[in-house]
Amino acid sequence: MLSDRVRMDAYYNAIFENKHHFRGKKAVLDVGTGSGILAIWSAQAGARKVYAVEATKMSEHARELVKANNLQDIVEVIEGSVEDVTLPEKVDVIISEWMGYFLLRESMFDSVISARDRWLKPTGVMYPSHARMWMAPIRSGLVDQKKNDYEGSMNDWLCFVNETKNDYGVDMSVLTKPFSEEQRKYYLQTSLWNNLHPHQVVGTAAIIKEIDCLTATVDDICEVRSNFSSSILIENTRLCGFGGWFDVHFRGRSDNPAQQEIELTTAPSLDSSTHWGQQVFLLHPPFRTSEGDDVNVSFLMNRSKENHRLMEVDLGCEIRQSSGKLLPLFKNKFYIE
Ligand SMILES: C[S@@+](CC[C@H](N)C(=O)[O-])C[C@H]1O[C@@H](n2cnc3c(N)ncnc32)[C@H](O)[C@@H]1O
Repeated sequence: MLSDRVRMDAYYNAIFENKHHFRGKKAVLDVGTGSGILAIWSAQAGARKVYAVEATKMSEHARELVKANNLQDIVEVIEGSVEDVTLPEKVDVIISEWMGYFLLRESMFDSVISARDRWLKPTGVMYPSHARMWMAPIRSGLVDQKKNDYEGSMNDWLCFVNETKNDYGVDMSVLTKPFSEEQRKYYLQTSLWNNLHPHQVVGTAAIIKEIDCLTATVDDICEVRSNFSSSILIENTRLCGFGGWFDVHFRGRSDNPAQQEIELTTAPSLDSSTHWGQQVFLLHPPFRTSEGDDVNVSFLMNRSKENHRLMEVDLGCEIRQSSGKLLPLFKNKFYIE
């Protein structure tokens, strides 16, 4: 993550181009300080005091790094979960790099909300201040690869069932259905991390969620529900699925805005890709589409009941061709693991 230049530049610029949020007598809380980099920058930007909270032993490296940069009088590294720590004062700024894949997978935003509700002054500022999730139709050779992988796995299974029957006298075929369901889930229904080329995006992108980090509650982020429409922009192409990504913004707050608004985007890009990449949901089989077709999508993402850091998605999609003809509705369940 420290070598993700897009991420690093965004936080660096957000802090140093908005020193008025840090300078003077300001206190800052860095939630999940890791190496301590955001706490160090906050101190260098002029904060009076920075509380750098880290749940893991990484705190020891952060403490060393703070000392090596001669900021130990300003940055106090505290080892512990932010939910459990007690600070001696409320803070003017909460800074955190909390974003997970597709924003919310394995994200630590719940912890940031808890810290905000306990420790941010009523006039305080969140870094970042806003987040958005995006989706767009894509084309991708992965759709063929995953189908081949699934079929290969089923062929291997059927050979195994034959051999076990002929060589060992046991009929395993009763397990074909559950095996197939498990393989379908793994190869065809699990969303994928991918670094999409911008040319793979074949239709207009839509915002499916907007989060104000100053006011969002855990309930607000538990569910992402969106019905959106996208226009296909490319003549005679395949709609192979959807790509999802996010951006965050550093805008300060309305009564204390940023002097320089900064955006960190994880959208498909030729030269500014990030370690977050994009989350890809593949359609089996893909659809033929053309410029002027409209894709209507219903998207519902919830936390998995087994593990709240993972997500489950219900995705429905229908295509209205430019001629007015409606192609059959596609519905699928996806797992973001
Ligand atoms: C994505 S890393 C960011 C590290 C650093 N802020 C940076 O930008 O390079 C998130 C860090 O938050 C820590 N963390 C996660 N949940 C936490 C919690 N509830 N309280 C404190 N730290 C937490 C993790 O151990 C990890 O080091």
